[in-house]
Amino acid sequence: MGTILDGRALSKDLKLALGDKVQESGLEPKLAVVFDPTNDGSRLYVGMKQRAAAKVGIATEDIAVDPDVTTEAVLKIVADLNADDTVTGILVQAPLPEAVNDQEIFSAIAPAKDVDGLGAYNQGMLFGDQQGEYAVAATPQGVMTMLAHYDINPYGKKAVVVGRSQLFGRPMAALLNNADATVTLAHRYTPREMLLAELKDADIVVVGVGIPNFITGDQIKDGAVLVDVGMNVVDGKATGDIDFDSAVDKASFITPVPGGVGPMTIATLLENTYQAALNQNKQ
Ligand SMILES: NC(=O)C1=CN([C@@H]2O[C@H](COP(=O)(O)OP(=O)(O)OC[C@H]3O[C@@H](n4cnc5c(N)ncnc54)[C@H](OP(=O)(O)O)[C@@H]3O)[C@@H](O)[C@H]2O)C=CC1
Ligand SMILES: Nc1nc(=O)c2c([nH]1)NC[C@@H]1CN(c3ccc(C(=O)N[C@@H](CCC(=O)O)C(=O)O)cc3)C=[N+]21
Repeated sequence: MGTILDGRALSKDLKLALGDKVQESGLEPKLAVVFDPTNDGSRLYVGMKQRAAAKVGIATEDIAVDPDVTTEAVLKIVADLNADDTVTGILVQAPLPEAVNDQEIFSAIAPAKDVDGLGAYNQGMLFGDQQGEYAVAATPQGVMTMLAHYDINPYGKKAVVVGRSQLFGRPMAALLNNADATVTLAHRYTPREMLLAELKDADIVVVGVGIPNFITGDQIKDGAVLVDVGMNVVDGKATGDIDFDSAVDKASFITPVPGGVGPMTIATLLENTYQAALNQNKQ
C-alpha cells in the first residue's frame, strides 16, 4: 500500500511554526479577501482560510462582492486595497461572478501584495524560474512543499499534470519544470488515448480537473506518486479526482481527499501572507 501524503498533519506543523514566526516578528499582517458570497465553495473555503489565519495571528478583512458586480468595480476595490498601507496581502477567491474576468483582477493586485501569486508579474517570475522574492500560487507551492517533506525529488522524473488553470495546472507544471522534472501538461483537448499513454509512463501524476474519480488505479504505473488536487462534493462528502481505493495499492505515495492538498493550500497562503508583510516592512 502506498504511503499517505498527510497534508493535514504537515499543514498543522507549518501553521504552528508560522504562528511563532508571526508573533516574534511583531508584524501585523492583514489579508484582504475579495470573494463572491453567493458561491458555496467560496464561502466555505474563505471561511476556512480566515479561521486558519486568525490562529496564526494574521488578521483578515472580507470584501463580499455583489452577484452583478462588474470588472471595473472590482478593479476599483483592488486599487483601494493596493493603496491601503494596513493591508499587506490581497486574495481574490476564484471564481468571481460571471461578468468578471478573474485574470484581469489577479493582475491588478500590486505584486508585493499578491499573496496567491496569480498576477502576471508573479506568474512571469515563476515561469522564467527567476531568482528573488515572489509569491507562488498556494496550491502548487503546497504540493511542492509536501513532496519535499516526503523526500520526493522531481529531478529527472516524468511528471504529468492534468488541468491547466492559472490557479493550479500552469504554475504546477512550471514548478515541476523548475525542479527538473520532464513535464506533460494535459487538458480537456488531450486525446483520451494520449492521456492514458502519458499516465502509464508517469512517475508523478498531479490531477486537478474537478471530475470525481477521473483517474483510476489501472491507468497508472506501479510505484507512481499520486497527488489529487480535485475538490468535488459527492453525496455531501469532499471527493477528489483520483479513485483512491483503486489507486492506493499501486501508488508509492498518494494524497487523500480530504486531508491532502487542501490543507497545504491554506498553510501556504498564510506563509505567503507573512512573507509579503515581512518584505513590505523591509522597504
Ligand atoms: N485542493 C485545493 O487546494 C484546490 C482544489 N481545486 C480543485 O481542483 C479542481 C480544478 O480546479 P481549477 O483548476 O480551479 O478548475 P478550472 O475549471 O479552472 O480548470 C479545470 C481544468 O481541467 C481541465 N479539464 C476539464 N475536463 C478535462 C478532461 N476531461 N480531461 C482533461 N482535462 C480536463 C480543463 O481543461 P481546459 O483548460 O482545456 O478547459 C482545465 O484546464 C477543482 O475540483 C477545484 O475545486 C482548485 C484549487 C485549489
Ligand atoms: N484565488 C484563489 N486561490 C485559491 O487557492 C483557491 C481559489 N481562488 N478558489 C477555489 C480554490 C479551492 N481551494 C481550496 C482550498 C482548500 C481546500 C481544503 O482545505 N479542503 C479540505 C476539505 C474541505 C471539505 O471538507 O469540504 C481538505 O482537502 O481537506 C479546498 C479547496 C482554494 N482555491
